[in-house]
Amino acid sequence: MTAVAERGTEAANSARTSTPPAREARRAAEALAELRRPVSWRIRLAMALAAVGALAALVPFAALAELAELLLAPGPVDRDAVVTVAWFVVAGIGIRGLLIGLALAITHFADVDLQAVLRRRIVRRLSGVPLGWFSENSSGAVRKVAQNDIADLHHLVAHHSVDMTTAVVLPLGGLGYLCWLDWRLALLAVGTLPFFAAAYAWMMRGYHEKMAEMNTAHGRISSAVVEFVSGIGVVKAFGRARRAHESYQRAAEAYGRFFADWVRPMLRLEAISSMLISAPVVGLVSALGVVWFVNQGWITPAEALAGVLVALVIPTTVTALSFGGEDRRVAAAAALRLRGLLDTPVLPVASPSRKPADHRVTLDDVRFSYDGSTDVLRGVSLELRPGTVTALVGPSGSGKSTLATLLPRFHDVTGGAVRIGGVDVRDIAPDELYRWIGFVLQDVALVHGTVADNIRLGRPDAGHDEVVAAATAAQIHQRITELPGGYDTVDAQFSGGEAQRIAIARALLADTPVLVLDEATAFADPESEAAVQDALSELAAGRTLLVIAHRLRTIASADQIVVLDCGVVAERGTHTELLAGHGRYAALWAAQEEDSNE
Ligand SMILES: Nc1ncnc2c1ncn2[C@@H]1O[C@H](COP(=O)(O)OP(=O)(O)OP(=O)(O)O)[C@@H](O)[C@H]1O
Repeated sequence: MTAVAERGTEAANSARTSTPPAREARRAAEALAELRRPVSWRIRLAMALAAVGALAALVPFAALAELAELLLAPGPVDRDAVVTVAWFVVAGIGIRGLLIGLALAITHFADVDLQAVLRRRIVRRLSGVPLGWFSENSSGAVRKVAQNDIADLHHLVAHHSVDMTTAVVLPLGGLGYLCWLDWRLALLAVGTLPFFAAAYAWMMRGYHEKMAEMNTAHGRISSAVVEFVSGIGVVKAFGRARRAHESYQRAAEAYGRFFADWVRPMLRLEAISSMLISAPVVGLVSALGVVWFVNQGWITPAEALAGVLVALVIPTTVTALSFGGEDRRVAAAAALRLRGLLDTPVLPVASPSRKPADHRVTLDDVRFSYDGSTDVLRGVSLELRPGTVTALVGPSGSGKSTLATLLPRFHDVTGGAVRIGGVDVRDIAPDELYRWIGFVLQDVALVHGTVADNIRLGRPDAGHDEVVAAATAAQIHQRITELPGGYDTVDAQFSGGEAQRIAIARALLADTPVLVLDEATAFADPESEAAVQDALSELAAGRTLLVIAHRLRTIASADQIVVLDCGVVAERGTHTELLAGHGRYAALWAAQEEDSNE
């Protein structure tokens, strides 16, 4: 594979998820500069040291030329001078090693500090974003930014500046030295570069268009793989595995053909261009040139040696410079994503925070839209009295979950207000708000740790007896005692219904006066549904409870049942009142009863 295409493949690999389009390149570079700012002075210091180190690396070349001068001089060899020159060689190598090592140590420490700063900034930012943001952004995507993208910056901060400084200063210093000896030597050292540059430019013709094609082809392969893997169960069950595999094969073959068509004509050119800056060719051209220069009487043989030695440095720096550009692009793309994460809008925090008078919840003409144009809730007004259970029912997509998440401020209303004890939830600081309101949502998240740790999330200072009492009330104690390590079992595997009872135990321990339960029985089998129901009745005592349930039987005894339809309250009342009304609730009830009798 040619170096250009290989770099292209690397770029394409990152491009599928990361490389910004050309118009975003400037924004990416700005993001990179901004993120690096906390350590920029240290990077500059390291670059200065690397520059001096690169110049020190030239001392041995000059010293070797001097040595040749001494050895080729007629008459006896001046031993003292030879020893002095040898010391210069050693000193040059030593100082270079020391300074470059020091520069790299500075950039590595800077990188460690920068990573810590960025991770702290991410944590600080994410702790202020609305909880709803986490439902819309997968933890995998956040982890990718927090880990991979910060790691992508590592190479740039820890290596790139030092490597690039050396790659620029070393040849420039060398050429300056050659100019000082004889300008023709400097010209000779870069003699093959114009041919290399021309061949490279020829190879790069249409590079961006080809890269776009390559990204598309990569994208096709990726979606064929994702399609195949994510739907493997269905695909196999319906005997379509061969067909699904064929679509991957077609995408892979098309990519292979495109790549071969692009790369094949470049291979010869690539071979020639890399030969032009390879050490043997550069050395040979320089050697032939300097012999001619010596014969012309323009330079001495010792100067000829210096010319060849410096010319040999050029190829390594050209390669380093061209790969350095790609490193910078990858880091800039990572910086752009990090910038995006750090710019995530945070929830406005009330200052000073107000305290609710009691745990009565009122929704006053609440409107909400996710996208700013379509209203999911269109003027919902409700009152949830302390010590009562309000059940929210309605067809799928009617806005039940959305409404429930407005109480704990997963999102802020776009119109109207949600109040607890007469205070708008937006006027209550998050810490205070979560002392008043708890929630058990559809997807119960269990964190890495013991069962007790998971329950204790509700109140970290709770004693073991309190954890057991909460688990018992949540109807999950028995199941926990059956685990090999009981409450100390790490990463226990629970069914959906069991996990919900763990979450209920957590909510019981947190002991918040207002509780929101979304689909609390969604995963439950009939047996665990009954257990979850018992746990719920435990929760209801003295609290303001808002429950969303699909199975109407589980909420038939609620104090108030609210039927939501297309974001508005269609009906409200007790089970008996609503049945008597023969409206939507009565129809839903009849349908569910019919289903359960079948
Ligand atoms: N994060 C989101 N971003 C954009 N739209 C959303 C989001 N979550 C829900 N919606 C949309 O809002 C509307 C109401 O959804 P919601 O989940 O609140 O309904 P639901 O009554 O709880 O439905 P279900 O009973 O199926 O859970 C739907 O049209 C849904 O597509």
